[in-house]
Parts: sequence; structure tokens; C-alpha cells
Amino acid sequence: MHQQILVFIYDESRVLQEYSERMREMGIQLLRRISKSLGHEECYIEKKMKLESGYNILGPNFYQSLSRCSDDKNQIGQFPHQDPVLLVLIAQNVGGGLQIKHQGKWLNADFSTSSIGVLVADNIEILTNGKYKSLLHRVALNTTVERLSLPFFFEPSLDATVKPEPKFVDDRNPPSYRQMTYKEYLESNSQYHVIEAKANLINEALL
Ligand SMILES: O=C(O)CCC(=O)C(=O)O
Ligand SMILES: [Fe+2]
Repeated sequence: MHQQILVFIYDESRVLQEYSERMREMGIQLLRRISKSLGHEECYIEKKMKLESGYNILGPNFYQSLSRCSDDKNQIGQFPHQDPVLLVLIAQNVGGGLQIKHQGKWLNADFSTSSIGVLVADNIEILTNGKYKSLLHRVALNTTVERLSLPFFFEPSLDATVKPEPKFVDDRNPPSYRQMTYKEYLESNSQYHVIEAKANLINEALL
């Protein structure tokens, strides 16, 4: 099976398709650098996670601005979560909104509209036995402007085995995560139905 890119929006101009292809290229480059930073050859993560047959999903989010009529000034666009994927690459039309938890505090992830924000996600944390942390993040609403974000999710293949690499496991660092396939991982997080629904959409679109 070839890699599949799912775009939820009708995209006659293929702008989002091209955007997705570029994001995939950028993500692959990042994963190669991460492989090397972990002391492996550059294609290590690509091969281990069988990325040729993993999904890439572009999941746009539209956030309204903070309601002027609400007394709650901390309205949330997305509740705190970690993404059950390898990496997330995010572009946005206005800065501000994405926040990450660091040392117990919520910090604004201030990246400009001409940059791409990169979130390390769950499967990198598992592979490195917790050396690289999956970022806990949330989205706050902007006070005055609407925001559109375009997260591009990199997922392992459903049958790839995700487990801490032996390099990160020893007597002092026992494995903190159980070995399982990515499909089992999604099932254990009650997330499998999400990818199954997306896969069905892709298959219907390809018919
Ligand atoms: O809108 C953002 O900046 C982040 C979106 C996000 O975390 C997600 O869709 O999982
Ligand atoms: Fe997220």
C-alpha cells in the first residue's frame, strides 16, 4: 500500500494536496534527523514505523474568536491532549492560540505564520522510552481574531510495532511502555474508530 494523504476539504485547486506533500517531505526530513540524533542511520524511524504505508492526515481546525458576551475569558478551542501519532506539523493563519505544558505551566507556542510548528507526539516518546516527550498541548481562543490551523499528522503504519528501543532500556531505565502494534495502540486509546472512519473516507474517495 502506498502512503495516503487525506484532505477533508474539497480541494479542486490541489493547494492542500501540494501543501500536504510538502509537509510530508518536511516531516520525513525531520524524522531522519531525529533518527540520527538517536544514533541510528537516517532511515531508521521510517523503516521501523513502516511509513510508506502509514497514514498522513491533514486535519484543519477553525477556531472562532473569544465570545465577547461570555464572562469566561479562558475559553478553550481544544482541551489538553497529546496526539497519538509520531509528529505533528502545524501551520496557522494567525499567531497565538496553541499552548504547551512545560514544567507545570501553560506556555504560548509563539510561532509566526511563516513558520511551521512541530510537536513531538506519542510514538516518538514510546520509541525513546520517554527521552523525547510527547507534548501536552491545548488551544486557547484568541480574543479578537478567528484562527485556522492546519495540523499535518504523521502516523506509523497500523501494523508497525511500537516499543521502546533497546538502546533506551537498561537496568536503571526499564521499559515504560508495553510493546504493541500501532493499531493496538489506537484501540487502547479508543482512537482506532477515528482512523477507521478516515480510512473508509479515503477508500470511498478513491473509488
Ligand atoms: O490548532 C492547533 O494549533 C493545534 C491543533 C491540535 O492540537 C490538534 O488538532 O490535534
Ligand atoms: Fe493536537
